[in-house]
Amino acid sequence: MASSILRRFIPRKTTWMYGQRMMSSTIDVSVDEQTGIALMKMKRKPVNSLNLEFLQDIRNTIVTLEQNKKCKGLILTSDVPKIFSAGIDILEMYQPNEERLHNFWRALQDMWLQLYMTPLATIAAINGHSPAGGCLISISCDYRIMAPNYTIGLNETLLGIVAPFWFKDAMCNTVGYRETEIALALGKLYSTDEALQKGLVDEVVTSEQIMEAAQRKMLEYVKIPNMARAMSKQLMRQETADKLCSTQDSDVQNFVNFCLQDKVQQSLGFYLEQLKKRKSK
Ligand SMILES: CCCCCCCC/C=C\C/C=C/C(=O)SCCNC(=O)CCNC(=O)[C@H](O)C(C)(C)COP(=O)(O)OP(=O)(O)OC[C@H]1O[C@@H](n2cnc3c(N)ncnc32)[C@H](O)[C@@H]1OP(=O)(O)O
Repeated sequence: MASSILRRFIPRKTTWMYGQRMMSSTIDVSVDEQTGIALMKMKRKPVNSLNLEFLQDIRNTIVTLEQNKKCKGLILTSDVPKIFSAGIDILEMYQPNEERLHNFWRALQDMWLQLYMTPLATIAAINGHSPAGGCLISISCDYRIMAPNYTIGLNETLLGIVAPFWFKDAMCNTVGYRETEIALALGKLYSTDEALQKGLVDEVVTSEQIMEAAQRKMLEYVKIPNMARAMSKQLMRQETADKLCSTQDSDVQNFVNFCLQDKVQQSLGFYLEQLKKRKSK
């Protein structure tokens, strides 16, 4: 189902499969072949920030699961306490090597296209904070369940950067134009309750109940005839994905040019300093 464009790049082979278990240093995956449900736990300590290799691992895992005829649904969650994903690894953008910066952005695009358009049913079990790139992963799933007392949102402007158009499109498709406009301008991080109220997440349950709730909802999804469910997702999402597919190269170049600006580097350096200071308080 994912268009051939999405399969142009062969992902790195860093995920190992042992029967129904797949492992890499940053991801733990198990597949229940009875139910057809896979569980992917992100475990890149300390905060599941998305660097080049982690992005390739996530995409690689989705591709492998898509090829498993018994797998119909994927639950994404975190193995790191209190953090779903801290978003992009800021160190990929700060004082970067230019070639790696290109590859990094391409890997982010490819991971997103794979996740957003996968024919697998996807549920994000958001068991921790989920800013920026973490929010992107969440809103790219078909359904979101979040635990209380965490935050989620596209907070890029707080870092002195701007959410790419495809982050914006995915957000607009979830909460609507006006809410996205406000959220992006203010770099808004929603509390779990606000996120539920705005439709950024679909359900709130306690951390203890989140996996059970995700399994329950996933059983609803995988009961639907597979092709019909996957095609209805494609119907809703293809236009948004095509917008990036047709401009991937220029999007990489725009990102690299943007990142290399002195002003952007200063903002990122300042933000990293604040993160460290906050920790020492
Ligand atoms: C013409 C137009 C062109 C378009 C150009 C588009 C450009 C757009 C580019 C990019 C889009 C960006 C997307 C992103 O995802 S940016 C990342 C946003 N993420 C954040 O702001 C989160 C920051 N982190 C936090 O708020 C917190 O760390 C936390 C709430 C996630 C967890 O808090 P806590 O448990 O208290 O942990 P610490 O803060 O102590 O963190 C531990 C450790 O990890 C480091 N760290 C945290 N987040 C990141 C990160 N995203 N990247 C790298 N490192 C991170 C933190 O600094 C600590 O490090 P240590 O002191 O060395 O231990």
